[in-house]
Amino acid sequence: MPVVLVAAVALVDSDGRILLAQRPDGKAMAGLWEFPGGKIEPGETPEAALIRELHEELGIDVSAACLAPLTFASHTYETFHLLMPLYVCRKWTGFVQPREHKALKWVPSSELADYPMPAADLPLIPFLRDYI
Ligand SMILES: Nc1nc2c([nH]c(=O)n2[C@@H]2O[C@H](COP(=O)(O)OP(=O)(O)OP(=O)(O)O)[C@@H](O)[C@H]2O)c(=O)[nH]1
Ligand SMILES: [Mg+2]
Repeated sequence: MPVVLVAAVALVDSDGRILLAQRPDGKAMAGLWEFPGGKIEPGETPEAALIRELHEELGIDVSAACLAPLTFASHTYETFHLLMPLYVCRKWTGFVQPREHKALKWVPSSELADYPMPAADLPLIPFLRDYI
């Protein structure tokens, strides 16, 4: 079973809300709410992957210095094992826009559990509630 490396981020706005992004129709886990990010390419650092993905997915620019490691997810799906570091970021330039997702939503940490998320993400929620 392959181990798939994915970098993800909790973007936090000035009100302490976290950005969730809804996976588009036609992709695996369509309709579920996830943290922005994506697969780390061979030879790429997790930070570089996130900087690239945040630009592609949301149209924002982030610097590696503003990506703080928080925790990680390690979860076995049917066909692969996901290893996903989760960063926190409070500083970026540009305006968040849904370039690849179905919808975006700023969610108070106390309400994260109301959004259906991929199974790997569920253990991350208490970390965010405690951190924010
Ligand atoms: N970005 C992200 N991916 C997650 C999360 N939770 C989770 O299980 N995943 C899984 O990790 C993998 C990331 O894939 P992705 O589709 O976002 O990858 P990507 O942005 O590079 O897209 P692409 O492969 O279509 O180019 C998917 O299998 C996805 O379901 C999450 O919170 N954020
Ligand atoms: Mg992605």
